[in-house]
Amino acid sequence: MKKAEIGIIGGSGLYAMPGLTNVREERVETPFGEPSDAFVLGELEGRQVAFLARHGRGHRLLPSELNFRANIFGMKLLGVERILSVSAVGSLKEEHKPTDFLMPDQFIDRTFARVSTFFGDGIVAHVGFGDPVCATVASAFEKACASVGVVGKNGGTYVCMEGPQFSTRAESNLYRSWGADVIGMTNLQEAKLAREAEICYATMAMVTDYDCWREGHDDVTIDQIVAVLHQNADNAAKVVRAAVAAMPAQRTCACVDALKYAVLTDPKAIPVETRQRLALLLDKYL
Ligand SMILES: CSC[C@H]1O[C@H](OP(=O)(O)O)[C@H](O)[C@@H]1O
Ligand SMILES: Nc1ncnc2[nH]cnc12
Repeated sequence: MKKAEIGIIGGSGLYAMPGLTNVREERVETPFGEPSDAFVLGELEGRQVAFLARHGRGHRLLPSELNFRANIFGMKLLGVERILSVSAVGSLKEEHKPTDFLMPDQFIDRTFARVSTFFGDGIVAHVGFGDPVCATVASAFEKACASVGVVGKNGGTYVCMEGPQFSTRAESNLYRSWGADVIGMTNLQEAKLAREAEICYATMAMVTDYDCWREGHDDVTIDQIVAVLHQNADNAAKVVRAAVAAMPAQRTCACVDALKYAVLTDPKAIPVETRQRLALLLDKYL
């Protein structure tokens, strides 16, 4: 049974979704293990939503410890079609100031210790990822930022690093030389897995700091980030709420059938166990 149509993943600083009504919690079991926490289900602006604290409530999980597959598959099991992700990021450009929001439309992968696919174990699939986020969700975030009165730029490149340590200055300057806009530790795997699960996904990245590249300024520290996060979290909750309200009812984007031509494996060659594990993703095609 469909329990939610819109998923919200709250990152650093957003561990609950204010304004939810008819709230209940659900622990979801997935073939990929345990999600970061129980999903908090409820109603927001007349829509059924599922909220998940990315690092768990209490912020217990490192970026490298996140079970991204379980988080996204859990959303799929609940019936979620669109995910609104909220994340803290460092700025790699002067023009992106702490407290600004930005919806990245590209990623650069600097992670090395993560599982980023539902496939394998006898089934090969390659989904398109040239446009890694859903333009409809990003645009809903952009309009919602304008309606709430916060800076919300649509577009930009997000470097996804492994962490948990912040970057060296040489790395930070390298990413700047590549023209990247912001840096974080969590979004790329979510975007990849959401695409494989045919769930629309976009992130609202909340700038908390200038990382460590800015001459004459202090390098990023966690206390500096936390202070900005508190300011950002209130605005983030308002924007998410407005974005949920503005989300079109029907999906007309390419995310809907991203898997249609992606599976290369001869269906007869797919091991039964793998086929069963991925039934939720594959049944409509096999
Ligand atoms: C709070 S500093 C670093 C931490 O914040 C970001 O987390 P999230 O994307 O979940 O908001 C960043 O990716 C790091 O995990
Ligand atoms: N400077 C930074 N680097 C990586 N992740 C971050 N999240 C918030 N600020 C960050």
